[in-house]
Amino acid sequence: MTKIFIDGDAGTTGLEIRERLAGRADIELVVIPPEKRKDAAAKRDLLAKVDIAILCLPDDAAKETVALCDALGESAPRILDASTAHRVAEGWVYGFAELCAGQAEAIAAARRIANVGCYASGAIALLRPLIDAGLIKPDQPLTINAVSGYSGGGRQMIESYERGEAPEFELYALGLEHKHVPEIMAYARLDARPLFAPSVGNFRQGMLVSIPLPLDALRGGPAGGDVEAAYARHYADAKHVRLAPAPANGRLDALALNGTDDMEVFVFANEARRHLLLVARLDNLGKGAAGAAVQNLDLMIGK
Ligand SMILES: NC(=O)C1=CN([C@@H]2O[C@H](COP(=O)(O)OP(=O)(O)OC[C@H]3O[C@@H](n4cnc5c(N)ncnc54)[C@H](OP(=O)(O)O)[C@@H]3O)[C@@H](O)[C@H]2O)C=CC1
Ligand SMILES: CC(=O)N[C@@H](CCC(=O)OP(=O)(O)O)C(=O)O
Repeated sequence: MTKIFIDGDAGTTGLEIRERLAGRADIELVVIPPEKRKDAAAKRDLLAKVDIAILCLPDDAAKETVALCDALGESAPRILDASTAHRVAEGWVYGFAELCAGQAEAIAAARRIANVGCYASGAIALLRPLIDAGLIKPDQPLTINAVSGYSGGGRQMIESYERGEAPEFELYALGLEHKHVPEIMAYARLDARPLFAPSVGNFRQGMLVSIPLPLDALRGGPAGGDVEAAYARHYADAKHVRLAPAPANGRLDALALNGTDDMEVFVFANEARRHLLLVARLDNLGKGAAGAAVQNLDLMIGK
């Protein structure tokens, strides 16, 4: 039986992971008394007793828990970090199993895994297959538009929406320095920094990440079908990411995958205009967080 400690299990992502693991006979969830959940000494004792620690914490707190593990040496648990703290850090494996051939095996063997980010998983899922297929040049100027449900902002944002104090819809991070860009660049393999424009709406969960592109900006001036073929190849064996047919009504509901751990990739092409729109749809708390974490955990324990 694998012993697991979820550090931050009272938070949005932690709770979602806890719910997914409840009732699993192969896992023993080790819990810290609520009044000690921020007590470093209590945490260190517990970390020494578990096989895997899943961190569902703000970045600074995640770094503190990793430092506690570092101090434990040989008795340190393996770590799956859901925060943004180690996504591009040396010595960490990126927890997006569908990234490329061999990634699932790398996750299975790693001691330290940085779980994907919600926006980043959508953007990387759209870009990496086209970069690998040679259709997008690494220095292609790109814009990534995205909308998230308010649970993406964690407890404080959830409370402000649920008290009715937040706007129905807003653009944010308009300083254009969003924390998700480094991991998108690193794992999509971009040389040019993409312009990332996130937004949040008055719905709890659900996410669309979209990338508009002139077809003629792609290498070889392909047709929409060539782009679809690249995704079909890349995701042929993926359990949780699939190429989905473009809906006939030309609309996409951001909430349609809520409650699932899946992601859908769509290609909308207007050949006459030579315009292309790539869209990823996911539940930010599912494939964007807790679903991906459980997928990574299962790889780690060989399930
Ligand atoms: N929400 C989402 O869609 C996604 C979130 N993530 C990442 O997951 C991480 C957690 O986010 P999220 O669940 O949304 O955030 P929440 O704010 O909902 O939860 C964070 C939890 O951590 C607790 N906490 C803070 N400091 C400590 C500490 N030192 N020791 C123990 N617990 C502590 C908080 O308690 P308190 O509130 O009392 O301070 C809270 O319960 C973040 O790094 C985020 O980037 C990743 C993917 C998607
Ligand atoms: C709506 C909203 O505020 N979203 C958060 C997502 C943060 C997050 O949890 O990011 P990861 O999924 O990469 O960990 C933000 O943009 O900062």
